[in-house]
Amino acid sequence: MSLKTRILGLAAALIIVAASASWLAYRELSENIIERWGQQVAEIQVRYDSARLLQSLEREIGLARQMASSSTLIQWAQNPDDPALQADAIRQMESFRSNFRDNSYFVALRQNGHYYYNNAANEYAGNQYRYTLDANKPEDAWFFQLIDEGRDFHLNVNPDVELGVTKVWIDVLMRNDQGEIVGMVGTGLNLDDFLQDIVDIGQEGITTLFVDYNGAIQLYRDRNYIDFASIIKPEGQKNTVDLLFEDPQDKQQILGMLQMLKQREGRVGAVESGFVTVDGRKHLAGVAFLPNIGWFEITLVDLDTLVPTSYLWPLVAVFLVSLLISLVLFHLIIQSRILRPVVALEDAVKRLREGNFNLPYLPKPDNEIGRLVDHFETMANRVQLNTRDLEQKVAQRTEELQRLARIDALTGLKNRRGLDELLEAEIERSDRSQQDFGLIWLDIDHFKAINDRHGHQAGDEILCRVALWLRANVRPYDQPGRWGGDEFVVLLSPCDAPTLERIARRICEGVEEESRKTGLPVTVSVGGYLWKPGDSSDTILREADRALYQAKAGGRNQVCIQEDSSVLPEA
Ligand SMILES: Nc1nc2c(ncn2[C@@H]2O[C@H](COP(=O)(O)OP(=O)(O)OP(=O)(O)O)[C@@H](O)[C@H]2O)c(=O)[nH]1
Repeated sequence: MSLKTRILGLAAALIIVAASASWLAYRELSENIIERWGQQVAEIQVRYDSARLLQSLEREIGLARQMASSSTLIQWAQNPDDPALQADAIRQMESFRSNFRDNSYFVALRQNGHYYYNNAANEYAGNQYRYTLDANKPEDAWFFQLIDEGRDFHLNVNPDVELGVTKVWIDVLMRNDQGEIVGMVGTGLNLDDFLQDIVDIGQEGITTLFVDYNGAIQLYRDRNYIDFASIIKPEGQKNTVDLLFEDPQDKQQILGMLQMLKQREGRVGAVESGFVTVDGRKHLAGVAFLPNIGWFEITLVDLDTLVPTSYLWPLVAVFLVSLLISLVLFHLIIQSRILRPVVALEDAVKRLREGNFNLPYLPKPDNEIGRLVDHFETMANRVQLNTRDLEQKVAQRTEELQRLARIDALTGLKNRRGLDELLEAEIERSDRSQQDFGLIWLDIDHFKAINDRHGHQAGDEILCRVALWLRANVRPYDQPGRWGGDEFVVLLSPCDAPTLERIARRICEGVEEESRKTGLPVTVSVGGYLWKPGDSSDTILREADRALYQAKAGGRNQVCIQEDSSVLPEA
């Protein structure tokens, strides 16, 4: 896997890990904030809803209490058959009717069970007595139940079958001076209006409901859940608030909150809150106890409606776009600051390793890699210079060695190898130009005897002198060389037969003449041959050697020119 893939993979993995951690932290934080905020909202909402309910009820309750404490009514309740008292009482009741918001009232007398009622339309004027309550009738049980319980005040949501109305009834016990219950008075508020004003107020995401002291639902937007006339229902048959929740834990929690608030009944404004699930959606439930009416107010706040998760989408989008931009930027920075220079450097190192000093352009970022590239270029230049220097020296040495390999160390003339190469080149050139050349082969006479007599050193000196004389007696462009031992060869180019003979003789005579001056006279025998088209180097050398043999055989110190290769017999 390439470095680029690894770095990008690692970066992506790190960014994803960091992003996931941030996302989780963000979610945790935002959920905490929303929960805390929701809790506050729920508590404020509970107080607000409670205040609204109490505001609309308190006046009615006050009036009902006032009515219950009316001495006229109490007196009449104790003497229900007294027509004068009844007339006063009816007048009194009617005056209260005009004050109640619903413009209705009821009065029920304990002694005879008579139930009096009149409504806003004054429908029962002069006929306020409606019916007699019967302890055996289930629909009248509320009255007897309340008297049995002896609670001075009670709110009751109940359909009155006889009157054909469903109301939120405010029931207040009437007591005489001895504290005995003599009857019950109150008024009713139209349930539909009440629900519309107090419960179903159209606040999106907020559900308000009221439950009684036992948790039975009293006011709720869905009438099917309302526990009508719950006072007369035995425990277990009531529509209690836990019906709204599916999760047993939620049921427990709500009932627990009611219990908690009951225990803290004295504390005004106490609110309990917690999370519950309603219709599959998470809600925050706020619960408050309303001591004035003995009910609980429950507010359910749907957090998803108040703070929809769609609010978070722009944030998620920003987050994802930032993530993408970060990755692209990271990639570009790593690419330009590290990867591209490293890849170029690797390519340059490869070229250098292969001996190619033609380096590509190397980007140099302003960092460690840039400095590394700089050092590399300096090193590459140095290596290039050193290599060139070395190559130059090697070339020079090689040339020198090649030259030396073709030079005879003793005489400084071309050696046999040099002569061979010259001869081959000359044959080629002559073949092209058809210009003749000649070859002279000479050998010092009785050289062995000289060596033997004067020593090898003296022999060497003679060899050197012969070489000098040879050089002196040929033309500047002729090529003399030492074939080996005491034998020398001279290549004469261009040449013709007379020139060949003339120079051969000049050499022969020159050596004799010059050597005589040294006090150690030597002579040479000389053979010559003029090249003819088609002759190979072997032919030329053989013919010249034959001529030399002839010269030796002829008595030495003489010149013999081989005219025709085919004429002379083999030596
Ligand atoms: N001093 C010296 N002697 C050499 C060198 N190379 C060969 N010789 C000697 O040269 C002699 C050559 O002898 P030959 O050419 O065989 O015979 P020669 O005595 O010259 O007699 P001819 O050629 O028949 O006249 C030998 O004794 C070699 O040892 C050298 O480099 N230095």
